[in-house]
Amino acid sequence: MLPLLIAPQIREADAYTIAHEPIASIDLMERASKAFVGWFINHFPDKDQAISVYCGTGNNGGDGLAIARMLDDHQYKKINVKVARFSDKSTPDFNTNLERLKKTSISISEIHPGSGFPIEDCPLIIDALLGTGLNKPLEGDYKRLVDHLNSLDKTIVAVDVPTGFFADGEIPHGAGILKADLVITFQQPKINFLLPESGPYIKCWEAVNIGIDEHFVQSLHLPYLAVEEKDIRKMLKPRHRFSNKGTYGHTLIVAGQPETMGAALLSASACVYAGSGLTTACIPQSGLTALNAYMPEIMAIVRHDMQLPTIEWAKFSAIGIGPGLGKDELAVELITDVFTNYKKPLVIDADALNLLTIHRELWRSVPENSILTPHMKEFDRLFGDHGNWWQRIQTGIQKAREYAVFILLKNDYTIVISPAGKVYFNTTSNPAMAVGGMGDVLTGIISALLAQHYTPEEACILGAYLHGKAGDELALPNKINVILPSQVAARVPLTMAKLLA
Ligand SMILES: NC(=O)C1=CN([C@@H]2O[C@H](COP(=O)(O)OP(=O)(O)OC[C@H]3O[C@@H](n4cnc5c(N)ncnc54)[C@H](O)[C@@H]3O)[C@@H](O)[C@H]2O)[C@@H](O)CC1
Ligand SMILES: [K+]
Repeated sequence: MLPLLIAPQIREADAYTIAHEPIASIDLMERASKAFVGWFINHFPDKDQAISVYCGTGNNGGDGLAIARMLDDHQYKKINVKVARFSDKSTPDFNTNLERLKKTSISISEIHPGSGFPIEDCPLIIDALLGTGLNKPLEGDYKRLVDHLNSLDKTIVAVDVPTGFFADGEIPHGAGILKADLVITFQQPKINFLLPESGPYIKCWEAVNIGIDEHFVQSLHLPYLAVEEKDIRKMLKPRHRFSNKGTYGHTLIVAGQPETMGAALLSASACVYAGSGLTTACIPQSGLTALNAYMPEIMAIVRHDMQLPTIEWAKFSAIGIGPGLGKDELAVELITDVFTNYKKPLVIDADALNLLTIHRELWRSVPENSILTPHMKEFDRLFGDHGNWWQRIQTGIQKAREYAVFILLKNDYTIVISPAGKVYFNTTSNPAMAVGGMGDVLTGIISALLAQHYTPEEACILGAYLHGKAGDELALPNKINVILPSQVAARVPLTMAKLLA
């Protein structure tokens, strides 16, 4: 897992690396700038392109100065540097890099407080005004400059973070923030890059390694982690010779109403594709023909009108409940029945989450380590309205602990929060997957993983990753705009096979 540090921890890890590698701070800045330039050259190979580098007077600005010098070394000949002298203070590494830059032929100009802004005729701007040292929303000269640059409609490449963008914590509404086309960020994506509020400010980002001490970072035991492919490869268990369907568990999916049978079909079929040895769907009687026609591998427990079905609880190694279940009286009775009789962790989704919102007393009987899979609106219905995603994550940490459950909060980067307070960011999935029914498939996959004896934590992490990865494999190679949940479900075996190879 890639630990995601918050800004003060980034400073701590930089300082540790400087002291223990050891490496002089100016040389770490040189290494970071070199990593930036490596990526930049790949994206913008045209050396005749005119580029303006805007620098503050802190270390982000120092990076900007070093980057300008390195681009000059790489024969980019139309570079100019504009230093925003909005403060009397400057860092030693900024000063050293300014002296180094003065030895080149690059033109350097200064912008002073209250002065107008120079004419900008370069189509490409490198933003090295402020980085992770940001400690308050922009105001005054910085805000005016950022507003001005945003109004120019240029291509903007930000160093580490766009100026004015908080790397973590709440992003204030209406703050002046530079809108970057690309952010080349050091060592790790900043947590706020993974939250929807970054959308207007960051079109895309790339993290470049600058050799921060990994052992030190791991030793911090940080709560925020990004899931990487290597973690999934380690977690996935191959099937063994002499195993049989019983080895891989029996999953029950409690789902569907006559009008929402699709949710039950998608969820139960995803469960089969994700490797559950046996799958049974508890569905309304009117859906039986559809179920048999859609996928004969799924067995059924039929719900007759307003009667609770008889369920042999001990038969099932995992239960997923909620997709298309409705909120009527029978649904309430069913969920109560499941919560009361089944003591193992459940996967609780969709209408089951809505029922938990309406009937708060149900919370008392949610089995420990169950997995709740809300999207943003379901989350807010369960736990109250939130003005932003950072707050939502903090509430998630608190509620996961309070109720001893895993909360899988759906997002572009789906967030899994454990009762122990770990926050895992999933790194797969794409906008082509924004289609109704996609969540039902995820529920089926996670339930199947529970049935196959993955721990609830593993089932969440693996389930989110596999679901997103299958979607990526379907959509990304041909830039397909829309893919269907049923396609994602059917793709899961191939996605798993590749990860096991
Ligand atoms: N510390 C290190 O060893 C490294 C730092 N690096 C660079 O250094 C950056 C962080 O540098 P700094 O900590 O010097 O900080 P910045 O360069 O981000 O900001 C400079 C100073 O601006 C002031 N400031 C903060 N918010 C402001 C606001 N709203 N309006 C006006 N002034 C404000 C603060 O005093 C801050 O220290 C990173 O983003 C990265 O680009 C890299 O060179 C890698 C190594
Ligand atoms: K910046």
